[in-house]
Amino acid sequence: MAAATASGLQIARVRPYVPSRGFSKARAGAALVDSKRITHSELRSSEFVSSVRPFYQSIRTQASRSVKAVTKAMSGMSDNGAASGLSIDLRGKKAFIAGVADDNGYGWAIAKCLAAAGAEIIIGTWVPVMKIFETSFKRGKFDESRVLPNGSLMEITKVYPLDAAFDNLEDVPEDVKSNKRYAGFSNWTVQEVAELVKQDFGSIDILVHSLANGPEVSKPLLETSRKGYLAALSASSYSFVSLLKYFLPIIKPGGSSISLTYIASERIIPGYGGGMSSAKAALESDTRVLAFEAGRRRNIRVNTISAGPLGSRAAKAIGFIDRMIEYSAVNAPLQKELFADEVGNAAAFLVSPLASAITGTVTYVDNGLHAMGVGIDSPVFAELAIPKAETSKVPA
Ligand SMILES: NC(=O)c1ccc[n+]([C@@H]2O[C@H](COP(=O)([O-])OP(=O)(O)OC[C@H]3O[C@@H](n4cnc5c(N)ncnc54)[C@H](O)[C@@H]3O)[C@@H](O)[C@H]2O)c1
Repeated sequence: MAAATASGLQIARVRPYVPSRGFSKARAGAALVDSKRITHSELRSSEFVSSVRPFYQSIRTQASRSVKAVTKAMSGMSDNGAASGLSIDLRGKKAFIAGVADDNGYGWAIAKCLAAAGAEIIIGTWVPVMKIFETSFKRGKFDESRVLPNGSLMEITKVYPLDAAFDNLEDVPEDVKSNKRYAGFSNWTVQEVAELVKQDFGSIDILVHSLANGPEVSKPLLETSRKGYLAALSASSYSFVSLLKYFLPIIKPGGSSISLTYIASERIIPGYGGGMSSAKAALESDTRVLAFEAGRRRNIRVNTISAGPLGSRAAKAIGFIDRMIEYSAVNAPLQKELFADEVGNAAAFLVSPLASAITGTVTYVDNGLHAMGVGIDSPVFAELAIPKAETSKVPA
């Protein structure tokens, strides 16, 4: 795969840096719903879309500037290019990131931010989507979103096929072994991938778990089957335990791991079903226990990021992600789009030596939505003077 992923890697095209997600009109409109008391069907009308365009353009420009400022700060460069301040330095470190299959999700954004900080990127991609990821990569489909703040393209040293729901070959049932989407791939269970990474790289410094799967996610918990619930736990929570277990011997002492969780673990989010809320609760609890065990055994840190809603491929499969993004835009303390890069930057900090005393934590990167006790778009608050977004205050 080194050869396959190398396609386009050497292209020295310098393109302007683009944040990992664009700002959608619907989301810009959503930010106005509260202030103008507009219904969601009006929100989708073309007149409304044209009326919010200037607001949309201004918030997009400012949010994009803000992300550039954060990324620039991360790379330790001031506007005039001089080295300045405290920077995240991951040069010489190797990161294995499990759960990247396109350029839309958090895994990709984390890979980019770690690469921007100087880390070498190694990826684990779910077997059924490995071919499409390889082909898209080779055809340059991701080239634009591979551009790093310094203008170079993110390089991926190697991509391994991985199914984190299986520890070793004995675990794999016949129907998966004979599934045509797995044909042509081998050594993709967690233990086998860890062994291959050891053979190829000797050791790593950073382990990222950015994957989840719940086959019955669209079902309420009361309608979820035992099989569906356990599948969600297996793919979304135990997969992290397993990855850490098999990679632990090759993570250098002082290294770090990170996973992605969601607020549905601790608050009710109707629609995030099929046992996925339970899976995220398990992941957060395991973060604490594993922080103790991995810390004592090998001085490895374990943290998780509770990320706000993002329109990734996995989230779109759940079906209500646009509504969650709108809800966040209207109700979060920070009325701006959440960029995947902001989660990537937080991940880069948490796995860096700057966070050397941070372990066992859940870090919220969600524009502050987790801190709200009520949804301020409720009619109950119609008469209250709630401060509206002042986009001019977004730092330039
Ligand atoms: N998108 C959101 O709104 C949101 C919010 C909070 C947390 N998260 C979490 O972020 C993480 C990344 O998800 P995302 O939303 O960026 O979507 P994504 O689609 O980019 O990532 C999910 C990845 O998991 C992979 N995957 C699924 N089953 C797998 C398996 N058995 N083995 C290996 N890989 C497997 C998929 O191929 C995909 O690449 C997940 O843990 C998700 O729960 C997402």
